[in-house]
Amino acid sequence: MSGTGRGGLAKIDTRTKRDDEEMCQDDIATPVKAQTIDELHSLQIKKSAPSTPIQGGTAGSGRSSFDSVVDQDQRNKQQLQSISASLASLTRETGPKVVKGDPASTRKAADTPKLSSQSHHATPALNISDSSLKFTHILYNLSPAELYEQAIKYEKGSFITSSGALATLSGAKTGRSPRDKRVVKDDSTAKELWWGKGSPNIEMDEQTFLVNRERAVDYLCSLDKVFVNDQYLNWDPNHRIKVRIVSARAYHSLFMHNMCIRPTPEELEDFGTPDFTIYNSGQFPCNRYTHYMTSSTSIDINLARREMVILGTQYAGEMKKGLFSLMHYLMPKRQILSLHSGCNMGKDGDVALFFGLSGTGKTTLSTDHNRYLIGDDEHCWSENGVSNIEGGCYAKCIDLVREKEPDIWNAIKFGTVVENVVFDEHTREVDYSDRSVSENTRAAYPIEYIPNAKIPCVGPHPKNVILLACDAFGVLPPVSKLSLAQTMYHFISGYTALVAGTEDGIKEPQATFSACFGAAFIMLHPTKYAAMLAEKMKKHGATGWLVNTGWSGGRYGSGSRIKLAYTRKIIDAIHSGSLLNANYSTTEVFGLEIPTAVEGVPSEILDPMNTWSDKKAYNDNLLNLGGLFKKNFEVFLNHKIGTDHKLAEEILAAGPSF
Ligand SMILES: Nc1ncnc2c1ncn2[C@@H]1O[C@H](COP(=O)(O)OP(=O)(O)OP(=O)(O)O)[C@@H](O)[C@H]1O
Ligand SMILES: O=C([O-])CC(=O)C(=O)O
Ligand SMILES: [Ca+2]
Ligand SMILES: [Mn+2]
Repeated sequence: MSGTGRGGLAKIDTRTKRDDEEMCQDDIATPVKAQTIDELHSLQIKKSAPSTPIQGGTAGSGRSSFDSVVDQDQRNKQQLQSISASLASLTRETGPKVVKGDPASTRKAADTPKLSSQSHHATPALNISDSSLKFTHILYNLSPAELYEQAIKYEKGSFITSSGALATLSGAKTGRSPRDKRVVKDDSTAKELWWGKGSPNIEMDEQTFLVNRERAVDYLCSLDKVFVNDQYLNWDPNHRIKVRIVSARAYHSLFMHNMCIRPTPEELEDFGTPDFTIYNSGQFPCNRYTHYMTSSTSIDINLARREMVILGTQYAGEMKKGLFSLMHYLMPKRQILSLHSGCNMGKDGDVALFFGLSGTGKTTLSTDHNRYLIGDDEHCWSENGVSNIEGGCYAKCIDLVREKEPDIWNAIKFGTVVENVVFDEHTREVDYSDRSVSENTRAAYPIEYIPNAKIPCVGPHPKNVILLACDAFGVLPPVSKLSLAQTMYHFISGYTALVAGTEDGIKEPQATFSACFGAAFIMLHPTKYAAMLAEKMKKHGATGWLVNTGWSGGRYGSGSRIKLAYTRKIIDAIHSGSLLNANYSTTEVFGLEIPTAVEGVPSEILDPMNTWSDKKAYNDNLLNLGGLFKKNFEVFLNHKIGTDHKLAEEILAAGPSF
């Protein structure tokens, strides 16, 4: 039967000529060197340069390759020891067995369990427990690509969007939980910090902190793997803070990779001991039988131990804002003012600060195509000028549209984390108008994703200090020029009024007063920060402005939010200096100086009274808001504001009067 095919037909002989003679060869590649698919995969991944390079081990240093291998091992060992110490239980064995690398990976990295079992602290034989028998794999400063893979493989709700961003779910909490934030009150913090009415610092004792810390550390050490980020805060090289973030989710690791300053491989080599450590065990609740606990969420800061513990919330903003609280404690000790503000700089080096509560426009307005972005949310003002605390931005993305905010839109690409957004199941295109998961949808991206980012993120002393308020009562003018005393009055007041949800018909605007436009994050009494701001503004000749990014033509429900395009024109006129030279008139009640014209803005909206058809309603709302300001300010009446007593009196007089 040879030579015959299945149907009895003669087989076509393809071997009449030699294959390589005349066959059409469009495959010019040489065959793969691998014999199996696993071998093929092993070829796919090239060993990267060590993330902790050899100290002084440049080419020609005369060291043999054997020396450098030893050094590399030593460094790995030191690093693992440091991480093991960070994760040490305080009541059981001194440190968990840690090993670098993904437990799921079949590749054997240089750090085998043998090396790390030498590096972990000896476990007292009597104290042995199951937890001391296992290894905790450490995923150390992974790259965004590696974190994407971890998230997509292991974390529900992680997807790649059509623009390449990583969509994640933050779980039950889609915003911060300020009522669950606790600070350890010990002898020194009892004296130093602001406690009591209005203060964000809810006390807990050292013992309770340790109970929660142990709970968080035990949870992390019970996992097969944890993520460790070693990064920096503050672009001012003289006041840089080293932070370590230990977390259980790739989402958290990538978020902090984007939000903190990313060390270079050389800087990482010298990282040493962190100044502050976060234990994020957000998936695991706190124990409600624990003293002080009022819910299953607890965010605990211990300044003496330089540690923060997170239990019961996976909202990543807790880490960002927890570190901001830390800076509000550390920086004033060094005569540096920490600020909840955005910051940008013009071509001529003119710097502007944008203060405002959440959602008032710091990120939106500091991200300006015609100016250099220094940062969108957290800054320091020192003797040398301004510096950004962070290495990334955290933009609200509800109703984001490309035309209005092109730079933010374009920053949502590979590497960016988008939280709680809704997307098409097939195209993975995000629908930014969809509020099904949360109103507080967010994008966290490295600052260099904004084309005009100023790297390093530092600048000279500010020329303009812009206070943003989103006034849902519609009575504050779109822009007013402030005296120094008025700037201080409004800075200490920290007003905004937003409307919570938009679904169930009209809701009442809620006035919020948050001292220093960030009461949730300050550690000292507000007047301390206010006195520093006044001193700096005076010394450097900065002008204060109040910009209402909220309602016009009526309050929420009848009027509408001021067009972003108009607010941008107002901000342009502040930056250019043209608004300083405008003609001004003074408003009733708040005594604000309002310009009669701003280029590109309809003049009739500059005085809010003109935009209300019901003048009585306008007046009622104006007086109502003035009353709320007065009532709020009462708690500050008995406080000294700096040493300039004349200014202190002026500040008290700079509020609404009627
Ligand atoms: N006139 C306006 N000025 C500024 N923002 C506006 C205006 N109208 C609408 N918006 C919208 O308001 C939101 C402002 O949010 P933004 O992210 O800038 O807040 P933020 O001050 O940075 O708050 P957070 O501290 O929470 O990050 C954006 O979604 C923006 O599109
Ligand atoms: O912390 C957050 O979730 C976002 C933020 O910047 C703020 O609230 O000021
Ligand atoms: Ca922001
Ligand atoms: Mn903020």
